[in-house]
Amino acid sequence: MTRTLLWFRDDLRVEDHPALTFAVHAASDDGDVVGLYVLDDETPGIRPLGGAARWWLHHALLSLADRLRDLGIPLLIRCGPAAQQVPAVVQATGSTGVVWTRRYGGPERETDASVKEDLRGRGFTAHSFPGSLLQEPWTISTGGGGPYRVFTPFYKNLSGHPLRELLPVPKPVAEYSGVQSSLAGAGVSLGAVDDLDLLPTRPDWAGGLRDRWTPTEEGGQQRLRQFVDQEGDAYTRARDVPGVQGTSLLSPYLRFGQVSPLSAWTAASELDHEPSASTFRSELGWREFCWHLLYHFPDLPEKNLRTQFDAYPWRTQAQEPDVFRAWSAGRTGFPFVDAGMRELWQSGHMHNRVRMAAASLLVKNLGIHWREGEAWFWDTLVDADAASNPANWQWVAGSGADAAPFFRIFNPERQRDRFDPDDVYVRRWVPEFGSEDYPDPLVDLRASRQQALAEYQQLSGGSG
Ligand SMILES: Cc1cc2nc3c(=O)[nH]c(=O)nc-3n(C[C@H](O)[C@H](O)[C@H](O)COP(=O)(O)OP(=O)(O)OC[C@H]3O[C@@H](n4cnc5c(N)ncnc54)[C@H](O)[C@@H]3O)c2cc1C
Repeated sequence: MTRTLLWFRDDLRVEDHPALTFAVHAASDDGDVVGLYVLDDETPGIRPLGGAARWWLHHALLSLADRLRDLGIPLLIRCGPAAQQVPAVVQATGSTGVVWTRRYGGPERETDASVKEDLRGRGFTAHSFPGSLLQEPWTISTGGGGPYRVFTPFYKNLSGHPLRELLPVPKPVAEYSGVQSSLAGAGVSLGAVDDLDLLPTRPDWAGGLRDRWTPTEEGGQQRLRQFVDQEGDAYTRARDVPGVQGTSLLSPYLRFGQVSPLSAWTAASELDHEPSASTFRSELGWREFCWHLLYHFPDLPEKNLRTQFDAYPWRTQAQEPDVFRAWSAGRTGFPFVDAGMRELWQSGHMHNRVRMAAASLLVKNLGIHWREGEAWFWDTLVDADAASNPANWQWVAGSGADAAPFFRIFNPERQRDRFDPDDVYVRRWVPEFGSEDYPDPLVDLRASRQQALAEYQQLSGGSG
């Protein structure tokens, strides 16, 4: 009998899942499949999830376990260093081999390579599959064979590659109760999602997240359907207007792999408005670009991609505690940014246009290092993603790939005039705006802009 262990990571779905399809196929003659999720907060270099993402993960795992049950696949839950947990579970469950969807961060790749080598060395099979990106990062390279640092040629190259076929949900592989009792007979407990302690308790700050999101695979599919059937044709027009529902809100589902990027890309062809379909696809292309960058520059979350910025005199949160607190609490006195920071705190999400304005205010006008803002987003975003978060922060800061020239500093008041002229978004999140309870601006925009530009000029080659 073949028993395949399917190690889930950022691929918490059953639809369009190449590793699952393979495992089910391998089980077709008298075999079965066992699922595994390992919460790994211990392997050095693997970044522990932030609070909002942990909340999402809790629900995503419960939903995955339900969907797998219908396929006759129990989901085991474990906690600890993956390089120890996975081989131990392979052994305990009597699996013949393990399969997984690839990850692309440096420490994750090292872990996966060592698990593969260990298992193969002991006679087990170990196979990895695509599924979290449209194309594997190493298949997209410049004419010289290196990584891209500019989005447009990257995207042109990416778009020219053929896509794999979208995969259906596999048919049930075995009787769930049979597999479960065979595991119990071998002394293997399933483990419980609750034991991972992912939910906030004291205090329970997740009320706003619960109100806004359905963090399940079905929730992701419904969001995609609603976008394609009702909202997507207005995407080019509405995507920059935070007061309307103009974007897909798919980012957390893509983050946790509950919707595959290929499903989202393919669904775009159902839109009637071709410019909207193309723009939406190019946003998915930005996601690929961020992962391409992290794959080739694993230090992206810590180090400036453009090293000239190492000399920029950004300050830290510890040096400017009041300023950082005002920014993170949405009390800077710039209503467009404050609305975004409160949307983030309450719902775990922030509109992209506002993310750019909020990040720019922090790193350029308030002079605080992008890493501090990145860490705050990491803790509070439900879509916090190891590639997209640092890549976008570095893009705004000017230190990253394809960065906007440093001198293009977002003016939060001008952004508000252009993208929220009737203050629909501002009033939704900052009810006291216009009253005496609302704070005065934390900084003079013009003077702080001049100072940022002067500091930039001090950097070697600071010509923008
Ligand atoms: C400072 C900053 C930090 C960010 N941090 C993250 C993050 O941690 N995780 C994250 O997924 N996105 C991040 N983004 C990108 C972007 O803001 C979000 O992807 C977007 O707001 C998600 O909303 P949506 O799904 O409705 O987007 P849509 O407009 O519907 O876009 C569709 C999908 O394309 C992808 N996408 C869109 N824009 C970008 C982009 N600029 N970079 C990478 N992918 C993109 C996302 O997967 C998104 O779900 C960040 C942007 C900034 C400026």
